[in-house]
Amino acid sequence: MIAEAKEAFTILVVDDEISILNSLKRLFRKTGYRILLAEDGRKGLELLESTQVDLMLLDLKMPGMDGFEVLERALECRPALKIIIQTGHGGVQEAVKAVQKGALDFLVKGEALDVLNNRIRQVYEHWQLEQENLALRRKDAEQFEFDRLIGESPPMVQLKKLITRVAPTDSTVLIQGETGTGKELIAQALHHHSERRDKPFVAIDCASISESVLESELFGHERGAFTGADAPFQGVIRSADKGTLFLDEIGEISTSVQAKLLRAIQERSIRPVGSTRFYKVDVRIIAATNKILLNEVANAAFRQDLYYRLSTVTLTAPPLRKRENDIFLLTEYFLEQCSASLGRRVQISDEVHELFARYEWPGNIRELDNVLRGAAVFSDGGVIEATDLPQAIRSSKPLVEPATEPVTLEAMEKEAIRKALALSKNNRKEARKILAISEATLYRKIKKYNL
Ligand SMILES: Nc1ncnc2c1ncn2[C@@H]1O[C@H](COP(=O)(O)OP(=O)(O)OP(=O)(O)O)[C@@H](O)[C@H]1O
Repeated sequence: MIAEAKEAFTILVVDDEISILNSLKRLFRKTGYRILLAEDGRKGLELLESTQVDLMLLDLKMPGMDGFEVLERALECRPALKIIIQTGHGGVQEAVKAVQKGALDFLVKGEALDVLNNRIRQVYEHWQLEQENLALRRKDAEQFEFDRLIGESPPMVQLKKLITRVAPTDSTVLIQGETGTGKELIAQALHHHSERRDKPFVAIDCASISESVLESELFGHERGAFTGADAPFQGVIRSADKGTLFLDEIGEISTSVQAKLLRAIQERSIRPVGSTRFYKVDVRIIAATNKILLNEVANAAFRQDLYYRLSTVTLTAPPLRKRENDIFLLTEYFLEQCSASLGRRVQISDEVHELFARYEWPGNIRELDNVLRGAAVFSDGGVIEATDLPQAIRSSKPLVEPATEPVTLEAMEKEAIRKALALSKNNRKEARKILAISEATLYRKIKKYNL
């Protein structure tokens, strides 16, 4: 583990004296650090832009661009970069100035190599600690994203498995699902489980922006590109560079924006409105829709080639009514939030529990959240009663309706189990008591009916 980390620790030496570059290369080869050499400032800065560098050893006196300029430019693009100045005996005052400008330290050339080695080991050990902290923070962030995606029903367990598998692949993902099913949360979970997690996640709702504005929102514009474009704007695609761009309601974009988006994905570059210049971009696209996008393709409202580009992987956010037992987990989660924001404990009555289990939830999780927040405000004594709910929920049909047509025994059994789970708030021990069956039988039946 340490050997691996040490290999990744990269030192860039910028010095015009070839003999110094060679002797440092020899010295570091034995230590196992990755070492990059540049014999002038320009090359040093190029390497800094194109590759990961953790420490720069920098000479101050160099022909062409001197060390001070390299220092300034390096810190401009990488403010946290550690830079150690290497100076001759006569250059100590200059080196002190460089430290005041942001270098970490300076060492006098020709001093015992041990001094240099020790100083570098200190920087390396500090870097190693930072890496460990970063790894821990990433793990926390990943867990946090999954914790936010509440649900333990079979479709959610399956979805979370897929997210973990798809996230690191960098492929484009299309998330389909009804409104309010958590498509944006899924996109965030994908981002946080990917290598891009430390880079931006930028979301844009394509449906809420008019066609003409959407083009410049996405691709940016030059100053004066159209009336009102008083300043240049880089657009959301460029602001998501190296990260993830979430295009919500992708089914709503016009055919002309579709064509531009397809070109951007294929060529990995974009041209802002009113500009002749192309900008390279490295963005992972996750798109979402609550339409059946293939129908839009069939109706020629959505380009087929773009559809295939976007749907390399398709994930489906299950509707809440298919995640029955999750309703209770989500209800508890939202009730906790309501209690915290109102400063008093809010609960729901058994009757409300039953109504929630019956209701179809066309607005899905967003609707559940809104209903609870609304009702919590009016709940007397901290318990939300049926009368606090909107009419549509109050009048939802009972789980077991009086049979007007012949029903199978299996259908009745399934309904009875659903009702018992609803009444017991998904507590299987309670549910089996209501049904008067063994726990093992209940488990088997839950599996059989996919409840
Ligand atoms: N599994 C979940 N756990 C907790 N909260 C959730 C979950 N899914 C969705 N939510 C919450 O429900 C609301 C709606 O989610 P989100 O905006 O992600 O849905 P959406 O599918 O993108 O909706 P739309 O299609 O309308 O844009 C948000 O407040 C979100 O935090």
